Amino acid sequence: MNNRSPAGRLVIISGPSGAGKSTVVRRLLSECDLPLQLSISATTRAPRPGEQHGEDYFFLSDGEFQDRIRGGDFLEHKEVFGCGHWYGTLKEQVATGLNTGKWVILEIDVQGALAILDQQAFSPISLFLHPGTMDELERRLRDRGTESEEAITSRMETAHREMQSLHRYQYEIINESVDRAVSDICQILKDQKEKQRCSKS
Ligand SMILES: Nc1nc2c(ncn2[C@@H]2O[C@H](COP(=O)(O)OP(=O)(O)O)[C@@H](O)[C@H]2O)c(=O)[nH]1
Ligand SMILES: Nc1ncnc2c1ncn2[C@@H]1O[C@H](COP(=O)(O)OP(=O)(O)O)[C@@H](O)[C@H]1O
Repeated sequence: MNNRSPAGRLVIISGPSGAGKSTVVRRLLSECDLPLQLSISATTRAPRPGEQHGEDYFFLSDGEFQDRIRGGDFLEHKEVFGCGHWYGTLKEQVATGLNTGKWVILEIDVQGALAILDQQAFSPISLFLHPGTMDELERRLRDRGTESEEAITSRMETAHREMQSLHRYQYEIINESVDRAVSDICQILKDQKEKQRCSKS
């Protein structure tokens, strides 16, 4: 896989669970006037109601996921929240996007993002999204209604650790208003595009 295609860029949008990553990324894809493409991750967790294979995730069995690890198919993969669920970024998703000039968005957890930043490849644009305060994070996780009490406690513990890695990212986005977060991210990406164009000419 090329580390960087002539036009495509890798964009990492990360942050604690409940920060609003999915909400903001969904809006960004439909509203930001750039050739964005979401990288669909693989996971062993069960689909939630309404989630589609190949659209939200590639839902794999444990065996299929382990086969793909052995096949070297992941750019990064992690067991998230110690609950036995695996998540991973597929190399082919990233390669296909970058090779066709897309700005490939990885919406991934902090562990996965740091694993990619540590590889020092792809010159990614990295953004850390959070809601401003830990109280607000907990409120959002609770209001979303997808987590058990135990899972909320575990995600909040993880979130406290994840906040310590904020300095590893290029941009901090405080997701107080979704509109504002989407327009700030879109502007950052457009500015980066302009820089890329200037550095080539
Ligand atoms: N490392 C890594 N994390 C991922 C990947 N895909 C999703 N995640 C993260 O895994 C966590 C759990 O995702 P999910 O089960 O969809 O729950 P939710 O995002 O909290 O609603 C989130 O923090 C996701 O951002 C991936 O490919 N790699
Ligand atoms: N700016 C915001 N203000 C209030 N609630 C938000 C905001 N952004 C997202 N949410 C809500 O917070 C919850 C968590 O958002 P979600 O996008 O699922 O987070 P993540 O993908 O980071 O886990 C969802 O119920 C979502 O509707």
